[in-house]
Amino acid sequence: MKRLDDLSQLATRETADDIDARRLRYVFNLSTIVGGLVLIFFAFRQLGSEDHRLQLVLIAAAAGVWATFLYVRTTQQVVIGVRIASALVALLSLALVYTGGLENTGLYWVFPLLFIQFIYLGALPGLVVSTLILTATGTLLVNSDAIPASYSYAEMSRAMAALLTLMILAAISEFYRQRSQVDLSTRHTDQVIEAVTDPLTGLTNRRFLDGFFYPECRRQESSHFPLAVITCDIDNFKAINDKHGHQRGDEVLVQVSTLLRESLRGSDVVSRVGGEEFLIMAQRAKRKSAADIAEKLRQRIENLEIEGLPEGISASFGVVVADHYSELKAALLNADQNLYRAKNEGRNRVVADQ
Ligand SMILES: Nc1nc2c(ncn2[C@@H]2O[C@H](COP(=O)(O)OP(=O)(O)OP(=O)(O)O)[C@@H](O)[C@H]2O)c(=O)[nH]1
Repeated sequence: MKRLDDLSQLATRETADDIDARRLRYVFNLSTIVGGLVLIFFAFRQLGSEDHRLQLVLIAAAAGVWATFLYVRTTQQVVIGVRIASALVALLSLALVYTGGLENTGLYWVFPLLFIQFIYLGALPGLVVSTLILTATGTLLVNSDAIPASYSYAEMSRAMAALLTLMILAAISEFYRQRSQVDLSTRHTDQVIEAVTDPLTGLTNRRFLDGFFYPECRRQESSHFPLAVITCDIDNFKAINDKHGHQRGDEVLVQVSTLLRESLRGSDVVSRVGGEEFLIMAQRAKRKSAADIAEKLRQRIENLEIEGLPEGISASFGVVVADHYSELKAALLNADQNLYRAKNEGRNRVVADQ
C-alpha cells in the first residue's frame, strides 16, 4: 500500500494540484494587474469632482492590489497573496457601497467583486466571505441615511436580492467545479498508477522508472545517490514453466516479488522489467552494502519454499553503484553485463563491480 501512496503522490504532483495552482496564479495576476488599471482609470475620471473620498479609495485599492501582485512575484506565496487580495476586494466593495462610487453606481460594482471572492477562495471560504460582505452591505443600506451614497429603496432591495442570488449560484458553481476537478484528478491518478504497475506482481514497471523514478533521480540527486542498481533474474525460469506449467510460473513470480519487496527498505524501488527479470534501486547505498543486499536476496530466494516446486528456485544478480545521475545510464548497462556474467559463471550468484 505504501508503494501505491508514493505512486499516487508522484502521479498527482504534475496534474491536479499544479494545474489548479497555476489557474489561481493566472487569475490572480490578471485580476490584480487589470483590476488595478481599471481602478486608476476610474480614479482619473473623478479628477474634476469635489469629493476626493472615492478617488482616494480607488487609488488606495489599486496600490493595494499592485503591491500584493509584487509581493507574490517576489515570494511566490500565491495563497497568501490571494487572501490579501480577497480582503482588499471586500473592503473596496464596502467602500463603493458607502461612497456610492461614480454617480451612485457603487452597488453595481459589488456584483463582479463578490464573484471574484469565489474565484480567489473557492466555494466554502468564498461563501463565508461573501456572506460577511452582504451582511455589511445590508447594514449600510439599512442605515442609508447615514452614508454619503443615495440609493432608492427599489434599487437597494433589487441589488440585495440579485447579490444573494449571485452568491448562491457562484457557490454552487464553484463547489461542483472543485468536485469535478477532484474526480478528474482521482481518475487520472488511478490511470497513472495502473500504467506504471505490473498487474501480476503489483510491482512498478519500466514505465515507472522512465516516467517518474529517473526524472526524480535527476531532480533530487543528493537524496538518491549513491544509488545501487541491482538486476535480478530468476534462473532457468523457462524450465519451471515447462515442467510445472505457466500458472505455477506466475506464482513463482508473485512470491519472488513479495520476497523482494519485503526484504528491502520502503524507499528502495523494486520493478519488474521483464518476464522473470527485476530491477532494484537502493537509494543512498554504499558499494559494499549493495553487494550485501543482493547476496541477502539471493539467499532468501534460494531458501524460498514454493508449493509444488520441491527443487526450489534460484536467481542471479548483477550489481553496480552509481555515484551521480550522470553515471546512471552506464550503471544500468553494467548491471546487466554483471547479471550476464553471473548467468555464464553458473547462475545463483551475485556479480558486483568492485
Ligand atoms: N509464467 C510466466 N512466465 C513468463 C512470464 N513472462 C515471461 N515468462 C517466461 O519466462 C521464460 C524466460 O526464459 P529465458 O529468457 O530463456 O530465461 P531462463 O529460462 O530463466 O534462463 P536464464 O535466465 O538463462 O536462467 C520464458 O519461457 C517466458 O515465456 C510471465 O508473466 N509468467
